[in-house]
This record gives sequence, C-alpha cells and structure tokens, in this order.
Amino acid sequence: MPRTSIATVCLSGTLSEKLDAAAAAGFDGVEIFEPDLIASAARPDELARTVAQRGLTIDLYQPFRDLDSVDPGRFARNLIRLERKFDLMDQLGCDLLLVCSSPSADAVTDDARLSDQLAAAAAIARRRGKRIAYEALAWGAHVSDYRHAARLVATVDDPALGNCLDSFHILSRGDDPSAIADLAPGSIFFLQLADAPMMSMDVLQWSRHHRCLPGQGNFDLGGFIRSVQAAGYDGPWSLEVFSDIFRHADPTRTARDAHRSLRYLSELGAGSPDTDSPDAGSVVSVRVAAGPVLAPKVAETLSHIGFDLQGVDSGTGLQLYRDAGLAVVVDPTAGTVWTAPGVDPDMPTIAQIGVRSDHPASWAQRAAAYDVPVAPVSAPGTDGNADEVVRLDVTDTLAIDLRAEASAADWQERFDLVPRRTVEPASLVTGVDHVGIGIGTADWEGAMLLLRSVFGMSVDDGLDLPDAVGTMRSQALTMPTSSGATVRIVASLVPNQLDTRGPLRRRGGLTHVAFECADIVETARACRARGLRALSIPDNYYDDLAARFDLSDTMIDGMRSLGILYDADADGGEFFHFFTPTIGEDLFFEVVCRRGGYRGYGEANSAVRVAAELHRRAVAEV
Ligand SMILES: O=C(O)c1ccc(O)c(O)c1
Ligand SMILES: [Mg+2]
Repeated sequence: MPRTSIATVCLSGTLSEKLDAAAAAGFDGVEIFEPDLIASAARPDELARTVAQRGLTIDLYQPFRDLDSVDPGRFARNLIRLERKFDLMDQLGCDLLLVCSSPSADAVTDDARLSDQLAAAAAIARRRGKRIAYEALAWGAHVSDYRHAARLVATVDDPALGNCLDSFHILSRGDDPSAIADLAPGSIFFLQLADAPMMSMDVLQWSRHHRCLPGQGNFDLGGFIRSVQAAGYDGPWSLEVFSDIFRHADPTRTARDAHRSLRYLSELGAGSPDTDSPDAGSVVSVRVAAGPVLAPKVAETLSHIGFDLQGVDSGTGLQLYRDAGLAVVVDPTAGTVWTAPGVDPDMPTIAQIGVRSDHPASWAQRAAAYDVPVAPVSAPGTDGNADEVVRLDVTDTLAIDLRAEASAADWQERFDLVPRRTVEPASLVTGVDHVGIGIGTADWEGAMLLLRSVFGMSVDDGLDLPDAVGTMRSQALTMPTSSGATVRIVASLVPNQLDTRGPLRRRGGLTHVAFECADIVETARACRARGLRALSIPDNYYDDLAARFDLSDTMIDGMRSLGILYDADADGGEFFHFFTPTIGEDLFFEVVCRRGGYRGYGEANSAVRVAAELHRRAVAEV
C-alpha cells in the first residue's frame, strides 16, 4: 500500500473528532481543509501537536483560491495573502499548499501572463521552503484541464511548483487520464482521489455534493490510478470527498470505509481485484425473512414455481424449500422481518444469500484484509467452522454466506426433521440469475464498496429505473465465478424512512429473486399447472412489443397468455421473464431466460411490472 491520506472535509464532526477517526482507520496523514482550521479553537501549533500525537502527518494545506488576477493590485494583495498562509504552514509543520485554478471573473486568461503569476508565487514558496501543488478545477475559468495546468507548471519550471491531480476534476469532464503517464517525473506533487455516480448536472454541484469514495461510484479509477503509477508518482494517495451523505455520517465509519477504498484502489492499480479473489461459485441458497403472517404466502408462491418443502427445523421453525440444486429457506420467526416506523411489521425480505465456495476460509482472510468483520454464524447447521461457511454482513439486514459443498450437505441434513419427503425435484428452474436487494440511503456507499472490494464485483453505469411511482436509482453488480456462471446483484436505493401514505410502501420494488430457466414458455406452463397466477400484463404492452420488435404473432400471443415480458439488446441478446404477484409490500419472485448473451435485467419492463402490481392490488380490494 502507498502512504494514505484523507482530507478533513471528508469527515463529519469537530476537527479533533475528524483526526481521531482518521487515525483509528489507519491513515498516515491528513489534508487540512482551510475552513476546518479557521473554525477550530486549536491554534495551528497546537493542531500540529495533536496531529503528531495521533501518529499522523499534515500532508497538504488547502485550498488557496483565486491566486491569479488580471488586476495587478489584486494580484499583489493575493501574494501577501500567500505569505500569510505560509506563516500558518510554518506553524503547522506543513510544506505543501494546494492552489486551485481560478473560477473567478478576474482570472487571467492569457497563458504567458498566468505562468508569470504562477512563477512569482513559486519564487515566494521556494524562498519560504514551501511547495505549491497546482490543481485544475473542472469549473476553472481559464484552466480546467489537467493537461493545461501541467503545461503551465512545465513552463514555469520551478522546483517549488508541481501538479495536484484530482481524479474527480479529470474524470468528471470525461478527460483521458492516460497523458498523466507522460508528465515529467517528480512533477506530480499531490494526488487527490474521489469517485462519483454518473450524473448529468452542473459539475461544481456534482463535485461539492455527490463525490464518493473510490469503489462507490462509476468512474474508471482503475485506469486512472494505473496512469498515475506509470508516471512514477510515489507520494500519498489522498481522499478528497465532498459529500452531503458523509456530512451526516459517523466519521469513524466513513474513515474506515475510506481506508478500505484505498486498499481496493491499490488492488485495481495492481491489476484486477478478482485476480487474487478466492473462488466463488453461483448463488445456491436464499433465505427469506418472512415473519409469521406471510410465511405461508411465501411458501405457496415458492411451491408454484417448483420449490417443494423438504423439511422444517424443529428448533427454529425454519422451512427448507428445494428445487434441483437450489435451496430457499423461509424464516417465519417474528421480529426478523424488515420494519420501519408506521409500517406494519409483515414485510418479507431477503435476509441472506449463500454462494458456493471451495475455500470459504480464504474469503474470511480477504475480508480481514479489508477490515470487514466476519459475522459469527449461528444459524442451524452452521457450526461456525470457517473452513465450511463464512458470513459477511453487507448491511444490517443482508448477509452473504460463502459455503463449502460439505457444509451445505450438513446444513440441509438438519432440516430433515419432519417426516422426510422424497419428492423428486420439479426442476423448473436451474439456478439464480440475480437477486434484487433494497439498500437504504445510509448504507448505500458502504455496501457498494464492500461488494466491489471484498467480492471483487464490478459495476456498469448506474441505472435509473422509471416506474409508476417515480424513478429509482439502481446499480447492477456482477461477479464472474469459477463455474462460468455470473453472480448478479441489482441494488436499489430505498429511503430509510418510508412515507406510509404512498401507494407503494416499499423499499424499492426490486427486493426479489430471479430464477433462471431453460425454456420460458415450458416453465411458465409448468408453474401455471402448479397453481401460479403470474402477474398479469396488459394487452397494451403486447401491442407495443409488436410495434417495437420483429416478433411473430404466435410468439407474442404465447407470451401474452402466460404473462411473459420481453426485452432485446442491440447485439441480438434476448430476455424473457415473468413475475409472481408481490407478497407483503415488495417481495416477489421472477423467472427469467437469457438468450444470445443478453446482459441486462429487462429494466425496460420494470415500470410495467409495478403498474401491473398496483392494478392487481386495486382489483383485489374491490
Ligand atoms: O470545490 C472546491 O472548491 C474545491 C477545493 C479544493 C479542491 O481540491 C477541490 O477539488 C475542489
Ligand atoms: Mg481537489
């Protein structure tokens, strides 16, 4: 790992709480964000002592704004201000100052004049034993591109002036970071790192409110960091995340995630994080926290799609349903379901997924390296032996188990407590295509980082799923497995507090399991024979399908009669799927069939599903 640093602006609380959090998370240093110092009761020399007592260094003081000016009087005044900041830095024991490009109306717009002004500032810095790292803000009035800033730095050619590279300013503009590799050795004085979700909005607002940690957004930070490494930069990797969410978050937790994100980035820099990830197979089990009221409804729906009851654990009442190689455990225990203030406590939810692994213990090691606790496994059949099963909590309400084959056999034995059924597997479904999980706003960033770092999952650009009740922010994550299958998770952002007056008191509408099958029509018929009434899809949808796609009438009529929806991508991939009615507020099952390398999730149909579900409820209430 390189030296790690974090800007105090990333963390919430008083300056000393920020420093405590940074030190506890294992950072080597901090960037002091000027407003934090100005508002602090500690004098700069005291601050320097408290930083050192915590084992930290001050790697950068920032930002110095609006250095250059077309007004000579104002520029002269700015140089006096610069001297005062160097006085302050003497007391802080910090020699590096960040100067950002000017976004102001009086910014110099002539490169020759600008480099003269930068040279004047660099000369002062040199005399004062200080250095200046010049950063192109994406919204700078004249300098907004790092290559432009680097040209000015090269022109000035003073050892006291170098570049500050900030991944946000570079990647938010869509600039190619590969030219970083060509910067003169030693000319990169500082590196600031941040990720962000893809958004089309004013770049200043994006930067000040929506940055996140590497591994929590959609920027290609792996490519970015490899260019920085190719340039030979060996200074600290520092996080600079302006975020409305982190403002309200526990600084200890943010700092821990932040340190984890740099470890993840160093893995990305070294190649791909999954190169040394332990082996994982496909999703083999799902546990639904159903609660006592709706457990029978969950059981009935499972039976409609091919899952037969195999056993009940007499100690806990857990019910095991199986089809082919898959297990679904229904937990009817009261108090395990998800609740929110004002919402009735019977909203079944997916609480755990089990993934096959040949070496669960190596996942535990990987988690430990990321400082992610491995939860004690106390569920029936899991005796806590890390050789056989390892449990990682993604959020407070969702865990992923890595399970060895042996543990699965042992685990299932425990359920055979009711008269053993010897039902042949219905074999309607062949595996789990994806699971949909709702993640609360407070947990979103942490969960993304965990899934991507520890599990080496990768993301595409985020999805915004429009539906009858608004748009939902979603993110698909995928992990290739040793068996050639892909573990897919679709996470949807859900409010931590529900508005109970809304039409759907839901956590997102994507809290579901999608099973895969070999033949959608045959499977839909078999499910119907077992009693399923698939969510009924309006005729308008099929008329629209006929207009959009070149599908035969027979095919469309077949899909219409069975409630099958359809999507296709530009490369000839096709997707067929149907849904069970929703149980409780927002749990449902889906059966899907992919053809020709289709990589999506039928997201175009999501609005149709939600509207069909609302219609079903309205009719049921009449
Ligand atoms: O938003 C800003 O003003 C700001 C200040 C300093 C930085 O390093 C930066 O990236 C942004
Ligand atoms: Mg910056």
